[in-house]
Amino acid sequence: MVRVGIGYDVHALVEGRRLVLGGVEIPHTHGLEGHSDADVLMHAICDAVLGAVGAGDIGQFFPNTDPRWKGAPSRVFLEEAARQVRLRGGRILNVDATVLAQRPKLAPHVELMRERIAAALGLTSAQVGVKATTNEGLGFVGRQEGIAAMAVAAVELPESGAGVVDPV
Ligand SMILES: Nc1ccn([C@@H]2O[C@H](COP(=O)(O)O)[C@@H](O)[C@H]2O)c(=O)n1
Ligand SMILES: C[C@@]1(CO)OP(=O)(O)OP(=O)(O)OC[C@H]1O
Repeated sequence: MVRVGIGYDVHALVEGRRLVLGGVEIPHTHGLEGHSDADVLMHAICDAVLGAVGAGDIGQFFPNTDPRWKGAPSRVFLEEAARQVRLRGGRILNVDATVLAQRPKLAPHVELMRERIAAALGLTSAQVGVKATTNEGLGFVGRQEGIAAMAVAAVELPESGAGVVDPV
């Protein structure tokens, strides 16, 4: 059977932090605040993948109180989400995401983001969609107070696969 999941995340834009999106460091005046590298795009995709197999969300696997994840590259979270799919005998069919950012221009970085996300999930770039949109100046995204990302994932699972508990 095919299962789908949805993910959404937001991080605040602040001075003195790196801007990392889809595993790509992007030159900008501000970066994203967070416990890890705050890669809001990878976090949204992580939740979409976990959601597709009924495995909860990123914070249940990687609490933001755990020093092991302080400054961690979010690739690690995606790798674990993909592992949770495999544990259930499943495979990810595709993921698709949209980043809501007023600035900077993300289009020049999208292909590399797709490659990095694909590598973390064990997919090809063709299975990974990344788009960007401004918020037309509206709201917290428009005021450049933060960047948001939303994602969906489709997973093929055996009929008995959903809900298997991680034995590790
Ligand atoms: N941070 C962003 C936002 C948008 N883009 C690209 O610009 C196109 C037009 O954006 P609208 O918000 O006016 O729809 C969009 O389709 C993206 O290709 C971008 O590169 N970086
Ligand atoms: C990734 C984790 C863990 O380092 O922290 P953040 O980088 O703050 O990200 P968020 O999306 O707020 O929540 C998930 C966290 O548990």
